[in-house]
Amino acid sequence: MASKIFVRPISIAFNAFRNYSSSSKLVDVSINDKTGIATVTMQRPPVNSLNYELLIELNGAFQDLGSKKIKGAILTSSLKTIFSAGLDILEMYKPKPERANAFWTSLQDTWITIFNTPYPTVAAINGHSPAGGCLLSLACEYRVMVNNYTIGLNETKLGIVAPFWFVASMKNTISNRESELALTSGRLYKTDEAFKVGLVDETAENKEDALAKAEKFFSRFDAVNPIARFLTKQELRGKIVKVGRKTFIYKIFRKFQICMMTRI
Ligand SMILES: CCCCC/C=C/C(=O)SCCNC(=O)CCNC(=O)[C@H](O)C(C)(C)COP(=O)(O)OP(=O)(O)OC[C@H]1O[C@@H](n2cnc3c(N)ncnc32)[C@H](O)[C@@H]1OP(=O)(O)O
Repeated sequence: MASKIFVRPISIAFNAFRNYSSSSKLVDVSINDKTGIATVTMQRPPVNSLNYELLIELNGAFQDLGSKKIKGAILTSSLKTIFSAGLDILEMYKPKPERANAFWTSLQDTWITIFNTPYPTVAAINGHSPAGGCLLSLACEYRVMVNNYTIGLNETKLGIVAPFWFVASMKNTISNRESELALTSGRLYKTDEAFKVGLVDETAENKEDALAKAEKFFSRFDAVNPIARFLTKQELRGKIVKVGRKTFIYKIFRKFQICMMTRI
């Protein structure tokens, strides 16, 4: 069991993970001292919608874990039926330019951090996971999803065009053909449907089952050199990150706003 201290420690230079736990308002991080597995839990009721503050905390949590010798990290939610409802709609409604700029940058940074971690990652999807929620899970290396929820990039249904790296994350996980069908129709998959197309790797009965399956994933790397593993991950994901970095999302958001204004 991980013990809890409710202070967020600054990065620890030596590689100790023993007894590490930190909880801020929106994200809880704990590391099991026996397994070396970290669990990052989003806790922003009612739906874990991704606002600037949650994204900053998430990004910080995954970055901090890079300085510890962990076996892997699980991303999950404290909420009973929601993993994440995606981007906080309020961040998109009449935003002040500085806030909007900071918000979109934090989204892009968080995606890059999670997509590119040196350690293995699993999303234990214990509830609905539309749009930005789905993106967060796609940034992880493996997805285990509890039955009877929904997941997908439903942006087109909302009149939004999913940016390049949303699309690239999907195509990194399922086929180009399935991505095209899913994204153009804004499809939300039920858990079993998502499993059939490979959008999730395993299904689970409940959150505990999902966490247990997530933990098991990490044992695949017991006999694998971690540096070789990370360099291989970079080889596979590096190009997407490079182009993702160049696509400054705030500019796309401005285009989206102009597009919506001209339609009215
Ligand atoms: C360049 C532009 C790129 C943009 C890419 C965009 C990506 C995105 O992520 S856009 C956001 C897309 N999200 C969605 O479409 C999800 C919308 N929400 C839902 O489908 C549902 O709320 C649910 C399945 C997540 C949960 O359903 P349920 O348990 O029935 O809860 P409620 O619908 O009653 O919601 C409770 C409460 O939460 C508010 N809320 C829901 N989603 C969001 C959100 N994304 N942002 C902010 N607030 C959200 C909802 O309005 C309710 O509020 P109250 O009425 O005040 O209780």
